[in-house]
Amino acid sequence: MTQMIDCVTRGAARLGISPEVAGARARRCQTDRMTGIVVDDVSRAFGDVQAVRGATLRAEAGRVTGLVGPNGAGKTTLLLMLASLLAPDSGSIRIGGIDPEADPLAARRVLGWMPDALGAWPSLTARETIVTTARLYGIDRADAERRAQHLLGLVGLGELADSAAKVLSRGQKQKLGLARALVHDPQVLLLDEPASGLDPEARVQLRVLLRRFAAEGRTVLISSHVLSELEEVVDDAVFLVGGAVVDAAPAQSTVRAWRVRLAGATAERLNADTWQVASTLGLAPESLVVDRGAVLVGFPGEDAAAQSLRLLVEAGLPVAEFAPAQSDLEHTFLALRHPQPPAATTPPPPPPAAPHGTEAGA
Ligand SMILES: Nc1ncnc2c1ncn2[C@@H]1O[C@H](COP(=O)(O)OP(=O)(O)OP(=O)(O)O)[C@@H](O)[C@H]1O
Repeated sequence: MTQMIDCVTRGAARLGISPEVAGARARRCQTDRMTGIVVDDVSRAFGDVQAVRGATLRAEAGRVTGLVGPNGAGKTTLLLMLASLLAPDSGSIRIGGIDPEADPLAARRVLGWMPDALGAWPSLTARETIVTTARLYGIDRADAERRAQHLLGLVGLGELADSAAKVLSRGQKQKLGLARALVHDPQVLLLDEPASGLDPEARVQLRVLLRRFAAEGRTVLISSHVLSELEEVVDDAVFLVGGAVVDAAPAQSTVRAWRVRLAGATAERLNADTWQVASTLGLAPESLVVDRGAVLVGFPGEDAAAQSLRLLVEAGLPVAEFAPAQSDLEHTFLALRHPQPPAATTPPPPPPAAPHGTEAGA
């Protein structure tokens, strides 16, 4: 109850939110504390390096939450603390209501941990790895063997069940790491870069698996650098920069780059295309960037982009591609790292009448 009041006090009462909303939020906080992941003001340093600083976040049951941040942002350090493998210097963590520092054994019963590299028992086979892990969780041998058979099939390692872990490829080791994390049917899954090393088919299978876990009411927290893929699986994202959780809302409202490609674009024609796009939109050609056959133009929002598309089409330009240059997560991530917009942002004036191709020699 004290925790619940704390949660509301910080999030709602302090902001003067109505009692009904505060009550609903309190119930959600309470549910999170019992089933999800709750991190409050957690810090951890290694000597002079402050790896995580005052991180506060929630990962709700029934949802997949992405942990996004550049190299060295503190993602692994945070995940290690959640997994009960590293003690925080300060702050509080609850995994399904359990404090992993105070009661690591209870926490490990509810959480499954998949590190970014499988680090155990190279001479055991994939099957022996899972059976041994299951036995360590107190599962009897018959169940452990059934579980190994099921999980190795689930992650696509059925045919390699009797191969030694050391001969597995990086992607196959990732799959074994996932099977190992699932061995005790955990309610909370912590995955550190699970998609690295996986081929496209395995990545799709991983996505399907994670969505299924969330649909079953489990909590999934996943860190990844493959932002476009993360985007397809996560419900929520937490951005970590320099060890601190940052609010992505301001970044989301900044200018975003869009790809504009005219039909039949070639390397030789790109200068002319850039000139036409720029002059139609009233922008300086040198303010635009060329990327893989397309011109990148910065727009402050979808409305401005839609208006510009209309101007380009009305000017007779054969627009073959017009789309955001990055996924939402990539855009937010890049904006957080590089707060300045990458391209022009001026609202477009009325277009000059410039049919496509007439400026090719200009
Ligand atoms: N055991 C350690 N001893 C000293 N410094 C460490 C240790 N572990 C991590 N660090 C430092 O803490 C910071 C955060 O590292 P961490 O591995 O948590 O980042 P990350 O976001 O997971 O990075 P990446 O995406 O590259 O895996 C880095 O500056 C790193 O050098």
